[in-house]
Amino acid sequence: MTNNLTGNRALRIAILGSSQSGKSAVTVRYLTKRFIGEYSSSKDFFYHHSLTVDDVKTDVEIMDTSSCKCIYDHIAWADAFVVVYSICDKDSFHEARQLLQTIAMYKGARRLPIILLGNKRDLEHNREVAVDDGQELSLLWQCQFYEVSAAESYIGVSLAFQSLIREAKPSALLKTLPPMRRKTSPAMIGKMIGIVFGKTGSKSSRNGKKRPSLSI
Ligand SMILES: Nc1nc2c(ncn2[C@@H]2O[C@H](COP(=O)(O)OP(=O)(O)OP(=O)(O)O)[C@@H](O)[C@H]2O)c(=O)[nH]1
Repeated sequence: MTNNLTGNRALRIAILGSSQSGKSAVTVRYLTKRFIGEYSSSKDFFYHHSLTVDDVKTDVEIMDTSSCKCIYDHIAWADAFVVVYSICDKDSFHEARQLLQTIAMYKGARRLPIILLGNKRDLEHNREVAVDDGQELSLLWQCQFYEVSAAESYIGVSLAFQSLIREAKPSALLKTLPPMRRKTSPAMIGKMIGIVFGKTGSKSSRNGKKRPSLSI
């Protein structure tokens, strides 16, 4: 049986980061499994992607943002974020830190589905940002952290996106569920929790809470 877990609206993911950090390369690698060297950087690119989460079809909209557009519009639009920097560019890492602050400020301090992505890991000889720096920043903002190379591998990029979609789904779903009626019975609440976290067998997650397993 398949239906769309997030109601009629697709899960919206914004790819943010400084110019030349690899936003487009990461996005295209995830969607096509291929690496393309050069991309136009003057506008936002929208992609619609469908995947399966626990036998349920999930629609995702991915916005590969251009650095010249208004960041607030992008933040307001998205449910989840991939914040990209290049491990060979310290300035792009500072930009990523600034973006995490802006997202938290604009969306309220509550924990948001965000992946901090250190890209161009294949250029180790030009590294300017230590792995620890990325880990420290992700701890500070309570977000997930991955180092990847869009040029070299699909797997790392795919795992990062899968992990973000898994984390984003319950909150996105809660946004589209009907507003709670005052007289919501305990049975109704149990049913809604069952929808959000899935009834099928599930893997325990980092904080011990039950989470549905994810298959792409
Ligand atoms: N070696 C290496 N180069 C990469 C990698 N990812 C992207 N690049 C290169 O970095 C440059 C910028 O990549 P883009 O994906 O266009 O970066 P962007 O963040 O979309 O840049 P703007 O469009 O200017 O915002 C291109 O020359 C890519 O080929 C990577 O993982 N490794």
